[in-house]
Amino acid sequence: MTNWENERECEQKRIEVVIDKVTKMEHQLKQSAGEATSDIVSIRKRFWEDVTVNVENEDETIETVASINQQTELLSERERRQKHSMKQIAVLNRLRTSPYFARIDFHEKDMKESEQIYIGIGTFYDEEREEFLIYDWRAPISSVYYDFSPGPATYTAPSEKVSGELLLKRQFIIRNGVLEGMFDTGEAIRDDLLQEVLGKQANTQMKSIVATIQREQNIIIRNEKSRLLLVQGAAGSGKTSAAMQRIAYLLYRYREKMSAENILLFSPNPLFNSYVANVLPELGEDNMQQTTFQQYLLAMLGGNFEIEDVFDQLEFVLNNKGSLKYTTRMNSIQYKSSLNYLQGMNEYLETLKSEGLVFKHIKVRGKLLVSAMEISKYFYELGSEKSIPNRLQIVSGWLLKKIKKFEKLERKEAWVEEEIQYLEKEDYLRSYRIANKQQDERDSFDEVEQEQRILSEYVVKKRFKPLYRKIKSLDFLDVRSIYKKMLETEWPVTDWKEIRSLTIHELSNGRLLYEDATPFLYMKKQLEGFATNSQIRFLFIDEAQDYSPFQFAFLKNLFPKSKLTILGDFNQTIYAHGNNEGLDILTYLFEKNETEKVILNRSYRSTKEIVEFTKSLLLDGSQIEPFNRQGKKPVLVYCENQEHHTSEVLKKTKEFIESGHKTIAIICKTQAETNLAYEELKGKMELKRIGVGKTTFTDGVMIIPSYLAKGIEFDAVIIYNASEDQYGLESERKLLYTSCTRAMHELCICFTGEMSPFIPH
Ligand SMILES: Nc1ncnc2c1ncn2[C@@H]1O[C@H](COP(=O)(O)OP(=O)(O)OP(=O)(O)O)[C@@H](O)[C@H]1O
Repeated sequence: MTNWENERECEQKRIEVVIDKVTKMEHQLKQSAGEATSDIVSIRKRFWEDVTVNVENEDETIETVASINQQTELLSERERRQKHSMKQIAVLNRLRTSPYFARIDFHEKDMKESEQIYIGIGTFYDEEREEFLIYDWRAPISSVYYDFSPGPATYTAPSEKVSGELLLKRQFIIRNGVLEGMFDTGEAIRDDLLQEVLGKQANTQMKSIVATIQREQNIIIRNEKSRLLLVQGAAGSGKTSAAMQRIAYLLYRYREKMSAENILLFSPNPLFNSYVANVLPELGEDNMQQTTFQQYLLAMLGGNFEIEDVFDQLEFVLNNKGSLKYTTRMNSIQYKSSLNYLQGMNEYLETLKSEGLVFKHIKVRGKLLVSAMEISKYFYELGSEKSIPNRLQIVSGWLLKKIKKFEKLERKEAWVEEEIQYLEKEDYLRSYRIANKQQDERDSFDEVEQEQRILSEYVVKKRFKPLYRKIKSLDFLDVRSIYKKMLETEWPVTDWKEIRSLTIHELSNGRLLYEDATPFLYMKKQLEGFATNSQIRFLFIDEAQDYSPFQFAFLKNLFPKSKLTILGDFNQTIYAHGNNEGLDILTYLFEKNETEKVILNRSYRSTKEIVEFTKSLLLDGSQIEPFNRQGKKPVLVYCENQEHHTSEVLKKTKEFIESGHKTIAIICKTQAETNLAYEELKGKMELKRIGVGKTTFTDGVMIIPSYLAKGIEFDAVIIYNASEDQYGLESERKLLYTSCTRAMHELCICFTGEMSPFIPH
């Protein structure tokens, strides 16, 4: 037996020992989790039996409350323990089939012996031998595996920097307890393992990459210092992957102080939300909070406005090029996304301190209670040394008091009498009960009069209730009119008159264009006071090139205490409001010494041939470096006419299915094109159409608009009609690039007429 075979055998034996111990531990935990479950069930059942309820006097009541608290505490402690055990069981379950993926032998300086560290997705401690049989990949010492080749190495333990020598770096492929591959490596991460991982089929769910994290990705994952961590990375360079592992790392690193609720990810679309939903649970962690910017806008403004969807805005831009409307709209989008607009708004907001705020009349049943003029007068008399939000709060208090008086007077009005006649039975009964109760508390009582009084109070209160709510939420401020008024001033942008009338027209019909939604919300929050979010400690923004500078400034205001991780690729800027100048524009958000920027140039998703092709679509893609995984060259298919195009798309799809690809995407430019193409193809093959409302992926052949394929990948991609007509404008270059870079193993580009000028011949 050679030395290597010997080593391999020893490693296989160790795997078996570890698996055996893991299995035992899992068994024990399951047993105690089972006991805990029955404990919880019985505590719930007995809850009220074990509580002594007595509210006869103050002392007894205090005792009752204490006894309820004690039971609740007991129950939640058991539930916490139970949840923790279930998580541990899930991790052990995974360790049982593949306990670890790497081993490092590290000789710490001034220590007699070196240590063998086996690294897996979770920690496993052997109580008997009092040693760690598996180290979590996020443990400080595990970073040596990602950061160093054999030779001198260091890592940062919580309190100190540890140096020493890395003597061995070994990687394993273990499946179902069997050692299928083992490599000792001199390089950062040996390519064999990465080759094997990347050569696999695409999945409808993103997977974790902990076994093959690259050094530059590890910098992103373990960064703790920066307030702003900026990641500019090529398509497929692992930005989203690094973000997900970073979240898992932070949850581990700050496990005593923070949970998944303190992390928020802004993602590009709801499909993407489900695409990444498994990564953290696979690593034994809960998912972070997740939203899209659109969902956020809807939650904030959706009650009062119909907000244009960002995808509808894009559809408009892509389907109307060349028209007059298009030019106006583009100017509108670009200006309202800029920091110049933000600055202009800030200047306007400043003037509102002394005049110009618009208020609404306060009315009930068409009767004017307080006029807008009166409110305005009261507001401005409070003096400009107080901030606008503070003054609005004072006005709110003043109005509430005033309304209370009106409410009392209103009880005598005729409409109240009338409304009482139409009251529901329950309302009558309710007032009767109240009347009875009040009678007990008084000496004399005129039943009819009393009941009438209570009913009229009830009717008026009900009528006034929404008004109180509105006043408390400062709804007497007419932000819509203020925004319109602001637009009536002159702004230094081409087509301002047209932009203004378009925006005002939309606003008057209760609609907000997407480019106005953030500025509008910004104005509203500046006036009413920014309720900042302190729950979120780490904010992640993926596909950051899709956010405008204005939106970033807004988010910074919203999460002033959070650390930001912003990941993007300016070569994939597909929205008209997007950030074409790269992410550097964001550095104005924080001080220089609080910011770190990482550039990822290596692209892992696609084969070398596909990356070589896609980088040539760009004006300057020279920085992008493919990972060395060989595959077929992308294919260009010229089609004489639409009919021919359809038959080629069908033919190619069939070929892809026959070569064993599981996820195949036919990517169209727009939803409109997707719909047309779907109608053409649907009877001829099994095909799923993906649209904006869709929230999950499935295997098989999909037809999808380019912008919904963002952030996601497929085994094989067919670009639907990459003609000059479709992808001829400079702004469409990046759209084509984004679509082509979704392919992992094969790419086919069909077109009719002239081919897009961005595709090299
Ligand atoms: N270190 C790694 N080990 C294994 N696979 C990796 C690694 N880094 C990236 N990948 C794989 O490369 C593919 C692309 O990764 P990811 O989606 O994170 O890239 P991205 O930069 O967000 O891409 P895009 O901007 O194009 O959406 C995924 O399949 C991911 O699993």
